This record gives sequence, C-alpha cells and structure tokens, in this order.
Amino acid sequence: MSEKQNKKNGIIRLLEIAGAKKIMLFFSALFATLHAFLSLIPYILVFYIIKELTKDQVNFDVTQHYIIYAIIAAVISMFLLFVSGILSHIAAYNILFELRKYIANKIGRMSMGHLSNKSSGALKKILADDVERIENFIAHQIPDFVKAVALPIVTIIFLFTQDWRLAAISFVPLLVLAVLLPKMYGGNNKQLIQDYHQSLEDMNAGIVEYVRAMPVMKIFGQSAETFDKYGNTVKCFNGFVGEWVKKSTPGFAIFMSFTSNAMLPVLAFGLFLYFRNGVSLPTLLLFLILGTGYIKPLFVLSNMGMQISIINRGVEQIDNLLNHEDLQENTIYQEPKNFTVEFREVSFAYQKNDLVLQDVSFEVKQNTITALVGPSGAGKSTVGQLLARFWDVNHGEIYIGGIDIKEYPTQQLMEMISFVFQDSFMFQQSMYDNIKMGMNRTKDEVETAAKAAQIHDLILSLPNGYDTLFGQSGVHLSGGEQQRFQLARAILKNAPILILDEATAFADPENEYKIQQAFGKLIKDKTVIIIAHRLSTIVDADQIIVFDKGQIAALGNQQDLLVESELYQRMWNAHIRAKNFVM
Ligand SMILES: Nc1ncnc2c1ncn2[C@@H]1O[C@H](COP(=O)(O)OP(=O)(O)OP(=O)(O)O)[C@@H](O)[C@H]1O
Repeated sequence: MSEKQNKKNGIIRLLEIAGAKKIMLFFSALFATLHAFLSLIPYILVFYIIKELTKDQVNFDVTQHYIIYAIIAAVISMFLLFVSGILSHIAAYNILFELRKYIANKIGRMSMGHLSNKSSGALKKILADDVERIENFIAHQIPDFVKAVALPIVTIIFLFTQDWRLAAISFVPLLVLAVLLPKMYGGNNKQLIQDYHQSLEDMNAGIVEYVRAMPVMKIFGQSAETFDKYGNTVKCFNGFVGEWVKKSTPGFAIFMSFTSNAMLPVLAFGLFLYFRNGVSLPTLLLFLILGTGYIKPLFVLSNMGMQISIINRGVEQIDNLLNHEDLQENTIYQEPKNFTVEFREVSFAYQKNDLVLQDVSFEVKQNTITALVGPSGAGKSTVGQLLARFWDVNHGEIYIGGIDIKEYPTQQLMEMISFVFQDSFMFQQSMYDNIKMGMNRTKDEVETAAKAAQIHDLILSLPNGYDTLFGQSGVHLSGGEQQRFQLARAILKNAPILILDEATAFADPENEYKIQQAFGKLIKDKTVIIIAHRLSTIVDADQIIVFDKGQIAALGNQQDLLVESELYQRMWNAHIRAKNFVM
C-alpha cells in the first residue's frame, strides 16, 4: 500500500487499499451475483407452475419437478450468499488489520507537533470510527450493492422475454427513481456529509476532554450539561441530525411512495391487456410478482448512496493522515564526537509567526549540568522538546557531538536521550514492564534501576510484587511514586543525555528526598539539562540559563547570576521568600 495518493473516490481507494485481498472481494461479488440470479428462479418456477395449473390437462409430475427445482435453487442461492459473506468478512478484517497497522506506524513516524495539534477526539474518530465503517462497508455493503444491481438487471431481461409491453411499463418507476436518487443523495449532500463528520469529530473531542477533566469538573461542581465544550458539541450534533432529517425527509417520502406504489402502472395496464386477451393470467401474475420485486433492492441502493458519501469522507480523512509528511530522518547511523549539546541561533514557533524561542544559542558540555530557569511560558520546556526532536526548529540548528540532530536516525537520537517528563505516564501493565519499557534488559538490571530510583521496596509491598498490574483494583501510585518510576526507566535506559522537566513537581518532602537520591545516581557522568522552578535544587549546576520571553536573558553559575542578572536576583528572592513562608 502506498501512502502518497492523489485524491480518489473512496471506493476506488478502498479497492487500492484492499491490495491482494481484491480477489476475495471479486469472488464475494461474483457469488453474490449468482445468488441474485438463483434467488429469482423459485419465482420464475412459480410462474411455470401456475401456467401448468391453468392448463386444461394438468401434469402433476411436471409441477412436482418445478417445486423440487425451486427448492434446490433456493438452497444453492442461500449457500452462495453464505460463501459470499464469509469471503467479504475475511477480506474486510484483513484490510482493517493492515489499515490499523499502517495508521499506527504512520502516527509513530509523524512529528509530535502535528499529533499534538490534532485533538485526540479527531484521531480516535479516524482510528476507531472511520476504520470500523470501512469494515462494515466491505463486509456487508459491497455484496449487498452487487446484488442490488444484478437482481433488477436479470429480472428486467427476463421480463422483456415474456412480454415487452408490460416489461416496459414496469420500467417506468425505475426511470423516475433513477432521476430522483442522485438528487436525494448527490452533490448537494456533500456539505452535509462534511458537516456530519466535523460534528462527530467535535463531539468525540468533547467527550475525551470531558472524561479527562472530570476531577476538575467535580471540584467546580460542573456537569455534562454545564461543561460547555461537551454540551455544545452534543447540542450541535443533535441540531445537525435534526436539520439532516428535515432536509432528507421530503425526498425519502417521495421515494417510499414510489416504491410502495410501483406496481400500480403494471396492474392497470396488465388488467387492461388481460381483459382484451392481450396477456395470459400467469403472465399477468408473473409481472405483478416480479415486475415490482426488483424495486426492493433499490432500498439498498438508496441507503448505499449515503453510505458511499460517508465512506468517501472517512477514506479522505484516513488519506489525509497517511499523506501527512513524515518527520524527515536520516537512516545512516552517525558517530558523535562526544555528548555535548549545542543550540545555535535557534528560533521556533508552534503556530506560524508566534515565536516562542528566538535566536537561542548555548552549549551544554558533555557530563555537565545545565539548568534552565525563567518565568512560566518563557520557553524552557520547548528547549527540551526541540532537543528530543519532538518538533523541528524553524531556524538555526541543534547539535549533539558536533552533528546536527536532523542527521541522526530517530532511533539513534532516542537512544542518546532520556526524557523525564512533568507528567508521568503509567501503562496498564506489570510494574516490571512499566520500568523495562520494552528495552533489552535483564531482570537484575530492572531491579537495580528500581532500587536506585527508590521504588524497589514499594514494588515489593504490592500484592504481586513486580508482577502487579498497574491500574488493578486497589493498586494506586501517588504522583511522586509514579515520577520515581520515570526515573527508574531513565536509570535503566542509561542514555548519555538527560532532560529532566520539572521532575520534582509532584514531590512531597519525603518523595523529594528520595527523588533527589535517585537523581544523584541518574545524573552521574551524563550531559544533563534540568528545567527547574525550585531554584534550590539547581544551585550547584555548572551552568544556569535564564530564559525570558523566549530569549536568553542571562547565563552563568549561581554566584555570577546573583551579581549580574536582575531577573535571576528577583527569582531567587521570590524563591527564598516562598521557602520561608509560614501560614
Ligand atoms: N503544543 C503547543 N502548541 C502551542 N503553543 C505551545 C505548545 N506548548 C507550549 N506552547 C507555548 O509556548 C510557550 C512556551 O512554553 P513552554 O512550555 O516552553 O514554557 P516554559 O518556560 O516551560 O513554561 P512552564 O515553566 O510554565 O512550564 C508558551 O507560551 C506556551 O503557551
């Protein structure tokens, strides 16, 4: 499957995605067509039975044979439908598997910037809803569609062989519907379908935020109705569906009355011919049964129009994601001279023209500690994220060991850097796996890291020790404890460069003491960048960089800055006041 696709109709694109599974879909469609042919045979045989029964001399042997043929045709037809369904389901699940795998890989290769700008609701809709709809479409609707097209064609051909005049009359409702259907589900609905998807996406995003914000909402006494973002998206979706129903009801009503009364022209003209001996009773009955029977599949086609529009939009969303440019990366392993980090005239904006870092240049020598301090929003965390290449700089370069970080394959860059985030993320897996994180390490190494991070004893006190599942009932960890898990991961990873972002943010005094001890072990012989608010934790840093409004306001050690930087003096005084504050 290729990622770069020109804009194509959803169905054609789906067939492309189906790849080798197309053959299964072909056979599924073929069997569905044969099923449609065979399902007509019992009706045709009823016609011949009535013909036989209306003869002066009825041959019961012949009618018996007709009945047996009808039963055989019905059984084979059901069998073919069954096989067609199995093939379409196997193809659908295989395609879905490939598609999910492909999208998941793609997300892994996209820049964090693009991912974080896309709401989790929008991503959930693509990964779950849009992909799920494709399964439903391939597994059920492709065979139904083939049947819905094949059945009317065969019926009409057969009816024309019996009586062309009645066949032509029975054709009239079909022609009217052929004009009506595209109007009901055609171009005008494109905007409607787009709005439907957007509205669903907004509602998904609202739900995700609503669940995530639950603790805050409870504190502030908010409910689903008063949580504006969620409430508004639900109201919007509701209003949208109401509008859609209003718009489509007249067309649907016309469609329904046509299909329900489609036999009227055949009945009127058939009786007219019958009373003038223009047509036999069996033929009239045949047209009354079959002449309108093919209208039924049109229900499927009418629904299909809407489904195709929805699929088109869903496939477009998936393609937009797949076509998004990957983070450009080199595949050749580089040999850095050392693990010195250097920012050279770096400028960066999350949103166009809104620079959060401007002309930032500094160097962190190998195995030294640099602390980034400054007011909230000054750009400290952004420096860490750019070094890990979660985003690419807009201007300037970042070097590790004299090589631009863009030159390193992503995997190598990730191997060189450990990142301890402000928020810890614990996976719903065992404590052991939560530290090991898929790294190639032994059990002893994991335990040594846990000991260094001061969580070994805590893990042993849990019901199943290292095998205890995080999230299992009764197993909870405080913010500070989770942060020590992060430190254990970083200790185990043992990368030469370490970025610590507010690592003591959740720490109570006891936790902070333990975290400091873990730190001591972690930062030994590493190039360390600490993004810090508590200035007391970084007084011994080799270098402190003061950030202000995205620029470097001052740079030096604690003593230098206390003399040279007015901003740092103010921050330090505020820090001392906060430390000595008593209620
Ligand atoms: N993903 C993002 N998209 C858009 N803007 C962002 C994003 N992340 C951060 N910003 C903005 O970039 C600026 C710098 O943010 P950053 O988190 O780097 O500051 P900081 O100095 O680390 O702040 P704090 O000390 O409060 O964590 C802020 O104005 C912030 O609102």
